[in-house]
Amino acid sequence: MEMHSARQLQELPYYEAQGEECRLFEHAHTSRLPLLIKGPTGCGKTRLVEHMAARLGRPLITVSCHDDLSAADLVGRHLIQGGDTRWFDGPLTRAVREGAICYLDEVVEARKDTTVVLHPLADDRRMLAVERTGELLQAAPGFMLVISYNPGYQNLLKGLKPSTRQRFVALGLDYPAPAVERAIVAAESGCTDAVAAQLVSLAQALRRLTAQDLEETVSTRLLVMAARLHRAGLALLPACRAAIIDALTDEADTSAALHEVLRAVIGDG
Ligand SMILES: Nc1ncnc2c1ncn2[C@@H]1O[C@H](COP(=O)(O)OP(=O)(O)OP(=O)(O)O)[C@@H](O)[C@H]1O
Repeated sequence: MEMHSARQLQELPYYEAQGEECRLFEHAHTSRLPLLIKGPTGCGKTRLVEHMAARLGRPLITVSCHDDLSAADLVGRHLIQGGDTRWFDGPLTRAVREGAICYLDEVVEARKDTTVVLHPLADDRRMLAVERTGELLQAAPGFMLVISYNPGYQNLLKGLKPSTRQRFVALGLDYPAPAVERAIVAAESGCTDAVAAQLVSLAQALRRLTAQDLEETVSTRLLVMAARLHRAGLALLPACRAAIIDALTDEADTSAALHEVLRAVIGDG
C-alpha cells in the first residue's frame, strides 16, 4: 500500500472500498491502461475516480456524456473571440496535454463519432489526433482514460462496440455489501450507526422486491440523501418516502408495494 502524507489524506475524497478496486485502478494507471467502470447508478463509480485521482496525484477532468456530445466537444473547436478565430482545447485534449485522468461518465450516451478519437487513445498508441489544428498529440505520462457505464435499462441495447470494450480493463461495481454501505451512509450523512443500519436494511428489502419491477433499484446515493434529510430534522419515515420511494417510481401499484416495505422496516420512523 502506498504511503500518503497527512495533508494528502486530508484532501482525499472519502471512498469506502467494496473490494480490490483501488488496487486495480492504481495498477491500471501504472500500466497505462484505460479503465471501464460499470455499475448501476449511485453505486460509487464517480467517487472512486475522484478518490483515486487525488490518491495518484493527478488532475481529474470529468465529462458527463449526453446524446448530443460530439468528438468536437471532447477535442476542442475554433471560436470567434474579439474578431479573431481562436482554438480552444476540449476536456479530452486538456487531459492528454496535462497528463490528467479524463473521466467520461455514461460514455454510451455520447455520439458515435467520439469513438474515432477514443480508440487511438485507448490502445498502445495513446495518441490524440486534433484534426482541426493538424496536431497529433502523444498523451502525457500520467494521462488515463476512464469511462463508466450503467449496464441497466436501455444501455443493454445501446451497449458499447466490442472494438471499444476490448481496449479497456473492466471493473464491475455493484451496491456495496451491508457493512460497507452502513459505513458509507453514516460517514456521508453524519447519521448514527443505528439509523444507517435501518436504512441499509430497508435497501436490502427494497432491492429484493424491486429487482423484477423496476429498471433501477434504490442506490447508495438515495440512502445517503434520506439520511441527510433525517439528520436535518425530518422523521425517518417521511425522509425515506421523499428520498427513496417517491424517487424510485411514479407507478401507483409499485409505490404501494414499496410503501408497505417501508412501513414494515422503518415502522413509524
Ligand atoms: N464506496 C463509496 N464510498 C463513499 N461514498 C459512496 C460510495 N458509494 C456511494 N457513495 C455515496 O453515494 C453517492 C453517489 O455515488 P457516485 O456519484 O460515485 O455514484 P455513480 O456510480 O457515479 O452514479 P451515476 O452512475 O449515477 O453517476 C456519493 O456522492 C456518495 O455520497
